[in-house]
Amino acid sequence: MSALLSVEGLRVDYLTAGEPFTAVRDISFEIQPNEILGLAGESGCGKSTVAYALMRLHKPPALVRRGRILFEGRDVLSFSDKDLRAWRWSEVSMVFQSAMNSLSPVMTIFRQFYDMLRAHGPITKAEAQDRTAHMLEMVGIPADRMHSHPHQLSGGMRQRVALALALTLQPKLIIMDEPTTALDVVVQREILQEVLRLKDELGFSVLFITHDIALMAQISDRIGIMRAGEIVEIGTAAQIVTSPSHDYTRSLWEAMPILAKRPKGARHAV
Ligand SMILES: Nc1ncnc2c1ncn2[C@@H]1O[C@H](COP(=O)(O)OP(=O)(O)OP(=O)(O)O)[C@@H](O)[C@H]1O
Repeated sequence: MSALLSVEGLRVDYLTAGEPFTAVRDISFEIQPNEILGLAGESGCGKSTVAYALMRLHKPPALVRRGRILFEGRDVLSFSDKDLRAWRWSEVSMVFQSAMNSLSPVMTIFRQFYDMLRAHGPITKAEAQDRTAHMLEMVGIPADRMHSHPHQLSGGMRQRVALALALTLQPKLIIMDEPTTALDVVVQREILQEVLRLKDELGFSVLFITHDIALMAQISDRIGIMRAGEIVEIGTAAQIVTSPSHDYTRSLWEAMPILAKRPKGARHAV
């Protein structure tokens, strides 16, 4: 099978006042069509830096120093701004930890769907309203909430809206950076179940980033373990759970609260 996304030898530095700081050093991995790849590791190990660099959303002082990012064989690092605008949302989209990072606080929900849809092709307002209603209902939000502003919704609802927005143009890959970390565990579980259901229905791949290795083991097909800017181990979720080969992975498991440890349930039993 040819990979949907292939990352080869990626290095990202932050150019700070002193020495450049290498946040991501020589990282390589692939994501297959319809696969959930988890990227786990302690705070500051470089997970978000990878996510932003993949979408070319990194900004100075971050600089991609080396490596290749291939999306269906196309070299993302050589995309023009026009290529990037067409590619984002339609082929790859991102859900951030806080929906307030994905959603504008000053615009209604509909306005944000409309702007995104219009940027990717001709669409009438009525068509955009139908599409928005459909997408909101798909993630369990009543369609009339499209006229609300994000702050009028609960945190869980906002995260569902961010997910609906990310899925609207049916991208092949969704990058989720701690998508449910700010939510309570019940809402977190509901949203992740929704992601799995939609993935089965629509067939997209996910790069799922979290520091919560137990949660990750429950929803990922494969898991990469990051430490200090490197992937120290990558394997199927079952391998990472039952026979981690790296001491650091073992220590991540040992750091888990006892009840969360080594979930026996199969994937999808979030
Ligand atoms: N703008 C910046 N300037 C300098 N260093 C930065 C900047 N942003 C991030 N870093 C550093 O890069 C490293 C990786 O950060 P990153 O946010 O990618 O980690 P992370 O694994 O996503 O952490 P978390 O789980 O806490 O979000 C950290 O040491 C961080 O301090």
